[in-house]
Amino acid sequence: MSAAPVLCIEHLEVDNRLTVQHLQFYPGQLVHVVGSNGAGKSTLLSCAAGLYAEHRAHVMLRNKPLSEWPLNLLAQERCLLEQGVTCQFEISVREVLNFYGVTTDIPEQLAVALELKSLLNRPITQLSGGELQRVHIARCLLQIWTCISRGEALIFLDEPMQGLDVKYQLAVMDFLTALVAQGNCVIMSCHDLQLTARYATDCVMLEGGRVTASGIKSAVLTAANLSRCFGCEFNLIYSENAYEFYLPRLIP
Ligand SMILES: Nc1ncnc2c1ncn2[C@@H]1O[C@H](COP(=O)(O)OP(=O)(O)OP(=O)(O)O)[C@@H](O)[C@H]1O
Repeated sequence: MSAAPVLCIEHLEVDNRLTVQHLQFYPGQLVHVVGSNGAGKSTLLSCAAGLYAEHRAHVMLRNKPLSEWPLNLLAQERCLLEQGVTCQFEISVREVLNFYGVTTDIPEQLAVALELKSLLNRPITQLSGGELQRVHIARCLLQIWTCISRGEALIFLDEPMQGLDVKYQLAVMDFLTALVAQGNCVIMSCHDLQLTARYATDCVMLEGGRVTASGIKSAVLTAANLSRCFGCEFNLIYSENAYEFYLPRLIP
């Protein structure tokens, strides 16, 4: 990889939840963080995004520890979609999105990709789970849209596929693929290994709070790694840059 890393994690320890010796992420990567429930994916994304002040010194954004980044500048360079965000106020989707964007216009590319237009005048409290998830993804990206437009953003998404039907899953992944083609870096957790197999450029595999494999997708998504990580029997074929992925079986 010739470009400089956008993010580097060194010697990160979070209680007994997560240990990372060394991880690097580059512009133009779409990284899927995979692992079983409780493996540490959300913890990794939260720490890497700088949510926990006590761990910021171990995360370097563009070669400078997060602990040295003023929070207002950090908020313009990286965004984090967390799981389970709720909004109790009876305000419209447009009002929610305007709060996060630097202008009141919602970028056309974002509105089209996430099919937001029909949602804009609806109260956010009356959306379905999948509709709300699309708004949350948009809200998160709007926060750093200027940086995304320059192709320099770092986008953390914790299970963005949650609640989305298959069409929107593909639409969101296609959109993220377009953003990384502009030079942005996306790091997301994902439980759908079929999507990981199709869309990720790179993967980080976590088991019990430790990184057990990382790097290009074809090196991480092997039957042996997946079977060990998830405790299921995996059957997959990788050839000509594509996977054939069969539903795994529980090990009897
Ligand atoms: N705030 C917290 N305080 C203490 N332990 C926590 C906290 N949040 C999560 N944990 C624990 O840390 C471990 C990692 O949790 P984490 O949420 O990072 O896992 P995950 O891989 O994202 O899981 P899932 O796939 O279920 O979302 C789990 O054992 C969890 O119980």
